[in-house]
Amino acid sequence: QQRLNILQIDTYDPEVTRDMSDAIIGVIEHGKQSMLTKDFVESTVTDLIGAGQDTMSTVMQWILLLLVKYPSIQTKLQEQIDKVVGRDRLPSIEDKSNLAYLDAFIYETMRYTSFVPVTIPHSTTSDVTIEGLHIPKDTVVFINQWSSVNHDPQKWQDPHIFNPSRFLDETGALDKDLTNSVMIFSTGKRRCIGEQIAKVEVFLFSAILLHQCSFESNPSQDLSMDCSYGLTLKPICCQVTEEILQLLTVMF
Ligand code: HEM
Repeated sequence: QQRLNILQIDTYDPEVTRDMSDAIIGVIEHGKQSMLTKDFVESTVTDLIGAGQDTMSTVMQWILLLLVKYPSIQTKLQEQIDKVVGRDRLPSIEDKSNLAYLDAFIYETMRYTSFVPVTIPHSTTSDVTIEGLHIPKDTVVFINQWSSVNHDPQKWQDPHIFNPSRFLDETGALDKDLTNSVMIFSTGKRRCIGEQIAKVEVFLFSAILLHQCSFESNPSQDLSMDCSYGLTLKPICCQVTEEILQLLTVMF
């Protein structure tokens, strides 16, 4: 359901991967110092798209499902976006600092769904002791982000309840200590290198979708939170309409 059609739907640009490659080659040729050589440009672009596409589309699927499941949260988000942004322009990244509830909603979506439940396995290269726990060399280690971090009852009050307001303090500002406690991009040396860009994308996609559209469920469709299991957890209940699919295709 469209609210106001500011968004222009342009055609998808198949040149995007070539633009990325050209930008990286430009840095190799003209940048000050680069460890990267031209032989690795293609695989680097493939890595970035491979790692960034499925994760981003999955988080957006959960966001749409949760907006539909909690219509009062959707209305509150739209009211705040309308107040901060107005109806004469689209939301931009400069609005982020004034849209704490939207950020809280995004962090709660990441915590509650923990859609990358365990991180990519890595192996220790030497014996290591962490907080008294000895891990021998050549042990495969991965983090259970879902249960050891994001649903740990010692860390979160009622972790099984979806409640974006848990990230806001009494003045309505974002509690940075708490948002830093959400783990979805892993941790350590091999944590996600796309974290910052992913957070900007999720914010902008969500703000623009909420500014432009209202989302409701088909009453005959069950809104369960069941998901399919893989590297990412994906909701299985939702059939997205042709219009939304077109919108998401353009955005990604
Ligand atoms: C919400 C979206 C995203 C989530 C939840 C996410 C999560 C993750 C996780 C859990 C890892 C594994 C870290 C590990 O090995 O321990 C990872 C790795 C990686 N991510 Fe993301 N990611 C997201 C978006 C992106 C985007 C948009 C990009 C690129 C623009 C990206 C690029 C990468 C790359 C290149 C790696 C491999 C890093 C390495 O092996 O050193 N990710 N991501």
